[in-house]
Amino acid sequence: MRRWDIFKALTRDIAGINKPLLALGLFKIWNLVFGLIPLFLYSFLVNRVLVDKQLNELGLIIGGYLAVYILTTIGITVSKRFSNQLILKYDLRIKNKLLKKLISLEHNEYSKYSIGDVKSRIENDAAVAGKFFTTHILDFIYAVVYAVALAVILLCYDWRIALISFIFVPVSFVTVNFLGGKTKQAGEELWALQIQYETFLHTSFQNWKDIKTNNLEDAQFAELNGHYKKIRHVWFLNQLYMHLGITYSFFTKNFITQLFIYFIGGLFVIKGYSQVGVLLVFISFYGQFFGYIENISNSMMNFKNDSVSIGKVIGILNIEAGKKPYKKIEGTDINVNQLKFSYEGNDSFALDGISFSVGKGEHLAIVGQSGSGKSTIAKLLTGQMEPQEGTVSIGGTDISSVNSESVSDKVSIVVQEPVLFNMSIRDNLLLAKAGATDAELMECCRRASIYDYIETLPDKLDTIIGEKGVKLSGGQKQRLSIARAFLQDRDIIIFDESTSALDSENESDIISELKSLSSGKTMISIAHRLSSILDCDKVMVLQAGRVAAFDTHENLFNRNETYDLLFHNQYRAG
Ligand SMILES: Nc1ncnc2c1ncn2[C@@H]1O[C@H](COP(=O)(O)OP(=O)(O)OP(=O)(O)O)[C@@H](O)[C@H]1O
Repeated sequence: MRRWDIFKALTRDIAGINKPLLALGLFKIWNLVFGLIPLFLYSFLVNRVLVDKQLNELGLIIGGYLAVYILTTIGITVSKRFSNQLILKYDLRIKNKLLKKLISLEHNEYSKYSIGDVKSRIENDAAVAGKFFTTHILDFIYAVVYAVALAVILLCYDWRIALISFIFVPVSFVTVNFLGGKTKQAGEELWALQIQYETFLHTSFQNWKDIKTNNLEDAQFAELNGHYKKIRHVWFLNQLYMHLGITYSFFTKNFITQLFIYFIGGLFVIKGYSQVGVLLVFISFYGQFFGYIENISNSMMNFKNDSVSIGKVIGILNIEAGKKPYKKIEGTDINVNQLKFSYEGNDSFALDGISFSVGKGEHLAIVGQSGSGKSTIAKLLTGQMEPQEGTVSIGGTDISSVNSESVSDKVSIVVQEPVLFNMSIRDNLLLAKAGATDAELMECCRRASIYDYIETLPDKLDTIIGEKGVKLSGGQKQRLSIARAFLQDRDIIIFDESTSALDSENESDIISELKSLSSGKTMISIAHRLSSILDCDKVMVLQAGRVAAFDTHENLFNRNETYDLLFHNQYRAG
């Protein structure tokens, strides 16, 4: 992406940049003006004092230097403060915007990103984008304006030496542009590797207990070293190209051009085309001029590198999120028609032409061997994924035509591994219903059979449950998640093996509460134990992504071979 395209894209999404940018720009002009004056003072010193021997003007020159020093210091200090403020402000704004955008994405869009990708974009890439306005706009324009101003001054001083010395400018740019391309290429590779590394780290830290229990530390270290090795190699290349470019422009400025000007300038003075005073001042101006050419080429180099990260940020900001409308879904009956779904990268269908209906207030149990597609149905019914073929309708509305909020306002899902945050029990429950009173929370906890446990805790509802609810047992986590479903009080509730970690007694207590809650509600249970499906209105038996049977428990029991096999193998054991 070009600088201007990035500027347009970022200012379109992050408003309010123009004013502080303008203020900072004014201070840059201040710095530019007071940065040029010493060069003229120097010229004055050489020509008037040293060449013309006007010693009485020395005091004026020293006074001028002092005034410029004070004014420049003020300018630099204020603009530094402004630029830090600007960077901090926009870094935060971009992070905020990115986060909001990512959260607002529909399930199918969000699932394209790995955890490392999301983390890298929010933390590293957003910080690079936050600096874009100061580094790649203001500093860059400042360097260009300064270089042009100095070029004009140089031409006025001695156009012949100036024109000859300018030949190094395009040479410098061509080389830096070539190396910049290489830097960008390595930068892109580095970005992809860092994402893999971040995802690996995240997964390892989340599962460190299992890693230790299963003695997987050595394998994890080997994998970690593998990541380091690859990153080290590409990072080295990236830095090499970048520093080659920087070193090249430094060498061009401080060695080749200086020598060249001394040589050509010396010749001009000897031949009488120029004077020593003019040459001295010219060299001083040229030093500054080429310094800014060096800044421009370094900035171009860094821009190529940073544009990789900034492009990733803009990539997210540009996604048209929430294109589907919100619709309040009326009715609680579910109709699934010829549903086909296969996961990305899988050849076979996880669901292969499934059709079924659940009427208002009915309770359907879905059973089937591991991998038969039970959880996939739950994900499709809650709109987390979209089928390749077929439809899911709730109350006559095809859920693929509405946004995810419309579906989540209608359906709640209780899963085997509920999402719990490192916050108090109260805050975890309030996520389901903001503003619920303590009395409401405790009532739902009682119905989910977790009230007695909470009462034993010294901090009760204020107890912090640790990351992912690590301080709770599997069953307690599930009960908290069921309490959330009670709080949400949606018309359709899906239980995805959500009572698997409960003992039979607790499970039957909760199931009877569910029954009372579910009067008039439609329920689907992906069942783990027979006890949890005995009272269901219908049972759907899945086999390899297809419906093998659909009937009542009584009609299936001892009559359907697949059901009986499942029952004997799994449910009795449960
Ligand atoms: N994220 C995924 N990516 C690729 N394949 C997947 C993914 N999730 C599930 N599958 C595959 O889809 C098929 C159905 O999986 P699903 O989780 O729906 O089965 P299930 O009946 O719920 O199994 P279980 O009882 O073990 O939870 C399986 O073959 C599984 O390997």
